[in-house]
Amino acid sequence: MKNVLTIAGSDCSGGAGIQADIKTFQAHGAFGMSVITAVVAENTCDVISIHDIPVINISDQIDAIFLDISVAGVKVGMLSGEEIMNMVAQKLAQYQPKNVVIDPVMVAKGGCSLMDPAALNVLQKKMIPLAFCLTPNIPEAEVITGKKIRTIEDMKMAAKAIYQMGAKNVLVKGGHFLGEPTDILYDGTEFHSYKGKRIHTKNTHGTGCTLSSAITANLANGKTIYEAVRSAKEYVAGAIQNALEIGKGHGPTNHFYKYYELEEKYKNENL
Ligand SMILES: Nc1ncnc2c1ncn2[C@@H]1O[C@H](COP(=O)(O)OP(=O)(O)O)[C@@H](O)[C@H]1O
Ligand SMILES: Cc1ncc(COP(=O)(O)OP(=O)(O)O)c(N)n1
Repeated sequence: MKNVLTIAGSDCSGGAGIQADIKTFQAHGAFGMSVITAVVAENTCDVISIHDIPVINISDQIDAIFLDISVAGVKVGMLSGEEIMNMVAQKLAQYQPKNVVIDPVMVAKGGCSLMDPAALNVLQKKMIPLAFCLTPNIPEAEVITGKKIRTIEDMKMAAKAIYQMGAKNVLVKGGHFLGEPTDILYDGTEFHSYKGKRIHTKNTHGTGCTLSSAITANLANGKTIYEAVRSAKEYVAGAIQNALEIGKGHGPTNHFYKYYELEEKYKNENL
């Protein structure tokens, strides 16, 4: 079993953030570990408040993991400001883990900002070059590139521009477009398009966190980036299809359907 780490914020309502990441790791047969960067009081409707964890403690959490345990993949989610981002970049450069997947989380579904806009420069200059895979949604790709995205061609141009900032692979997610959600991967040579069928539901809280964690676990489990993204997209579709009617707003993605499959697999393989 591979050990996989998430460095991200806590969503007390369990749909996004650390909680979605750990559920996703577990459903992929990986051992999940977490470094918590912020405690977000949020639910399916709204973000009420954000408490950043002191930088020294985040740094200690990262050391605690890397000084003791081998790490096969790291997913990075919410980093709310410059100081935290600088320190996380410095620690990743120090420990050089493989399979770093960065979800440049900026805004929660209800519209609340989860990243200080002043941190954009650090994201572009220090975090993006550390990413084996960067997974912006369309609004995030627009902020990073400073260009509007209206078409698949625009998504490709954005992926290429972000690749040039230093990420090894860039996946621009198409969930925010109307119509079928197509995600575009650029690997520095070719574009790969991942088409999906739109599932008509309001219960999509945590889709981005789930996708980036599934890609991380898949890479840690030895899949190529192309196979990791293809399988993660299928996983998210299943998690949306089985989404839970919890809360009054955007209900969370559901990971249980995969646990049952995993249980069967382990039983059949006598693990
Ligand atoms: N309604 C939907 N039906 C099927 N797939 C979706 C739907 N909404 C989003 N996705 C997929 O979920 C993943 C996350 O997408 P997106 O919503 O763009 O990111 P974020 O959650 O970061 O805003 C992508 O693979 C996207 O294609
Ligand atoms: C603590 C925390 N981290 C990230 C997010 C955003 O997650 P995402 O998967 O993009 O889901 P939505 O918020 O868009 O539903 C979050 N809300 N909280």
